Amino acid sequence: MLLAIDCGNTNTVFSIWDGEKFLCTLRTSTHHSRTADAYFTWFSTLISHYGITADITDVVISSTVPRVVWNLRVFADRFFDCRPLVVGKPECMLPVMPRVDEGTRPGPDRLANAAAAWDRHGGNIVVVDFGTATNFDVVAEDGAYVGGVIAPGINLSLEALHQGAAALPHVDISRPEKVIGTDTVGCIQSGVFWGYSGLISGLIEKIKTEYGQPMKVVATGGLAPLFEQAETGFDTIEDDLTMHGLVVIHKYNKDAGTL
Ligand SMILES: Nc1ncnc2c1ncn2[C@@H]1O[C@H](COP(=O)(O)OP(=O)(O)OP(=O)(O)O)[C@@H](O)[C@H]1O
Ligand SMILES: CC(C)(CO)[C@@H](O)C(=O)NCCC(=O)O
Ligand SMILES: [K+]
Repeated sequence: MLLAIDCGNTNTVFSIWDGEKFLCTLRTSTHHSRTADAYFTWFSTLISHYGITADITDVVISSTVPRVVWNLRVFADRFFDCRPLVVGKPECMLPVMPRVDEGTRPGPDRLANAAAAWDRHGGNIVVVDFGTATNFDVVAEDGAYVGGVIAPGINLSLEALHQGAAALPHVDISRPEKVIGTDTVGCIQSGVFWGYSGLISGLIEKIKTEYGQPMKVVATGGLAPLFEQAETGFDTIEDDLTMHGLVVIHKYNKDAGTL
């Protein structure tokens, strides 16, 4: 079985792929100092809680935080006796090579999103991924990742407002009915929710115009469902997109015989 690990700047997600479906999805916060033993204690406790018996033979990792990879490698080696495939490393092949400026290293989560979007929908796609950053990943007709947009994430924006302005409290994201807030919390919620709603639909429209061909829009990430599809222009919301991309990339390398 394959263990897919998607390590973001805020959270790290583990999913077990049995060849047909994900058996479980486990989430922890990202810390580069977490040891291989700590990962295993957490992982084995949770899978036994869910009654899963998983014979892990392969591990694939996407990490937007380079420092965590070392402990995850030790984790894979020590407990599953395997060398993980790390997306973005030269030895990890991609179904289609990205086309970006020389020297650019696209985030591995964006490469996974592109591989997943191409596998599920073919090319001419924009992925909107709501994580620490809100990123837009453009996938060309042939499946190549060709760039996109990186905007500050929603929770990051809320936190920055609270950190930077003495009178502004920490507020959780929610969808206010009205745009004109009548208390401080309502004003902040409106700024972030309706501000993002405009940012998303505006950027999708601009990307489509610049791209010049019809495109499908796939949204992913924890906060995607907060936005009405009609308001933003999402065609679908797929919460397992990045994980699916990791499975696709792993299969591609396995089939090529390099693993
Ligand atoms: N209504 C909500 N309000 C606040 N947070 C939410 C809400 N719904 C989901 N979340 C949070 O969204 C997060 C899931 O988002 P996702 O995994 O896509 O990105 P992330 O973990 O925040 O970022 P990254 O992948 O960059 O580490 C979870 O931490 C979850 O608690
Ligand atoms: C944009 C983030 C932070 C989103 O997780 C990640 O994909 C990343 O660190 N990217 C590197 C730069 C780039 O993608 O061009
Ligand atoms: K993510």
